[in-house]
Amino acid sequence: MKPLLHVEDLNAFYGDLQALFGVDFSVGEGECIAVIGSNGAGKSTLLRSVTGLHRGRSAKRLSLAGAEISQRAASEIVAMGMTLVPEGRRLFSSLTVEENLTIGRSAGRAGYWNLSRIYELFPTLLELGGRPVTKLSGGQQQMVAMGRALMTNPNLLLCDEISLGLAPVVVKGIYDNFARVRGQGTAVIIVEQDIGRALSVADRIICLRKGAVMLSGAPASFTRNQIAEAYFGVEGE
Ligand SMILES: Nc1ncnc2c1ncn2[C@@H]1O[C@H](COP(=O)(O)OP(=O)(O)OP(=O)(O)O)[C@@H](O)[C@H]1O
Repeated sequence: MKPLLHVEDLNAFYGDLQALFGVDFSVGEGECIAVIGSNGAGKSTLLRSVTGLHRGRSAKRLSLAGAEISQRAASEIVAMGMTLVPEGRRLFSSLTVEENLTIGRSAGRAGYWNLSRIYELFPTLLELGGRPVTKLSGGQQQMVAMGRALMTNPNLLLCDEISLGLAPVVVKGIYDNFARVRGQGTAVIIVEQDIGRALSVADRIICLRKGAVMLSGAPASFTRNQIAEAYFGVEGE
């Protein structure tokens, strides 16, 4: 079966600085991949590169559902079924909750997710629809960011550190919702600082260090030491 996302020999640059080195990986339909790695390892650059937001990159192959996307604009890639929930949420601060959510519709993709299903997924947002997003808590804003991405009805949803700075109970709530998102057949790539959480939700993990893939495979196929060594470059305890 063809992978949904296929990435071959991806290199990314910020001017003279190379941030990704020959990254290869693929994501199958409905799969959940966790990308782990320390600060500066290249996780955000990887997500931004495949979604067309970071243009300083080259790849031998970058394809979504069999179609080459390396020359496509970020908005076209969303319309083709791959959407990023960016680090720091990046909501439209002058707009209300509902207006932010509705923006996801502009991708023009039909599917399971619509406003009422987003409110069903995040009931807290229902009463807040008319509020400016700036008046929401961090956790509520994260729900809006996820909701906006889901409104594009992606086949592949990418989430960049969605738990950063949120209370554990809020993070748990957001992760519980992944089950329902995945239940619609959506594949997911998460970047997660909490390695334990990453290992518990992912079918496969990819560990980056200094912009290169150090380890990739099913979480159960690695020992803690192997993961620690890939992550930090030294053996764990
Ligand atoms: N806008 C930028 N300009 C120049 N260098 C950048 C820029 N963004 C990232 N970098 C560099 O690229 C490398 C990878 O950064 P990236 O943000 O992708 O890592 P990360 O694994 O997502 O880290 P974090 O966990 O801190 O978000 C780092 O060396 C970083 O300093």
